[in-house]
Amino acid sequence: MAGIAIHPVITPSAKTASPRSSLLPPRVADMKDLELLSGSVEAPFNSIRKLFDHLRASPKVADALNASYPTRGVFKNAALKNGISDQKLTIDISPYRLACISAELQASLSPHGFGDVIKFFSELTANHVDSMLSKLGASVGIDLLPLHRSRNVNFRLCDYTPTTAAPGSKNGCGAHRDYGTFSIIFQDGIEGLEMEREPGSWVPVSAHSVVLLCGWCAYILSGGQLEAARHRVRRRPGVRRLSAVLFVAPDLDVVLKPLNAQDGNAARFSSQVMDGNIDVRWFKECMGKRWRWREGNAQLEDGEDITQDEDIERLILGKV
Ligand SMILES: O=C(O)CCC(=O)C(=O)O
Ligand SMILES: [Fe+2]
Repeated sequence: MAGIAIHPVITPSAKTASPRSSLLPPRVADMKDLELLSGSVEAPFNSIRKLFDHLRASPKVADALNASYPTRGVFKNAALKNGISDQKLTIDISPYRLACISAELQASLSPHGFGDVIKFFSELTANHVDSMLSKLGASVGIDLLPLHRSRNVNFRLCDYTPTTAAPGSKNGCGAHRDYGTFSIIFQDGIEGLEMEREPGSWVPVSAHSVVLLCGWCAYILSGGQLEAARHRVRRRPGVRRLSAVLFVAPDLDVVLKPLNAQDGNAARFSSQVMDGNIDVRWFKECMGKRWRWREGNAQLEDGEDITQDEDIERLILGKV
């Protein structure tokens, strides 16, 4: 593995941060000194490719897998029919979802890559999450560990296969910020991941790096010191790209409020946040609706409205 790119996680100083009119300060400093993973962690991309190929070739198995977790499904392939949504397939697993999949189905999937995938994410979670949380927290003077006791993690595999409903589309994954504390993105060496350095300016990320980026929960808990990085994935027609992402979020009952409210950084947040009205459970649900819509995995119900990026910013930051 070629090294870990720690992508914009820290604002230089919350006091020099720009005012609310531009959501996040454009200047960021990479945390080069933060050793988060040993160089030996590699995602099992051969197994990941095998698993996607197996599920596409065996619709009955894919149906059985999705029936294990009917609320949202596990293997999401809306992009095979929907050319407007993100043009990718995903497999979304969490410890809870895994427990819903019968031992029999797990055993039958195991030789098709599933076994290696679960081993990889389980070991990554068990061996690295706590130390990353403690280093990330220490870098901005907060203790994140007590807020992450229940292992609210998700494992996601992405297949940016060229054979979707819109093979020429460059939209692999639309611009977004992750909702949780941090995400670690493993890539298979094919480029496509981009970070927004300042509004509208996208910078490609090295295809050989493992990327750590923070999400909204880290932004709020750190009083704005840990930046929620906006990112997206662009496709190259005809080129397949695979990625594996571990999402780490606080426990569902954690109230999303700056941990060090007295240091003045809190001034940028809305009264909703400062009054303690937003917890992780609610925020995850609210963000989840938007992803499923972008990813083509959910239709809107009558009268339902999808909150835009700006609305999330307003909710967290107050009036813009
Ligand atoms: O595939 C990638 O490199 C990133 C995917 C991503 O950002 C996500 O699923 O939230
Ligand atoms: Fe993301």
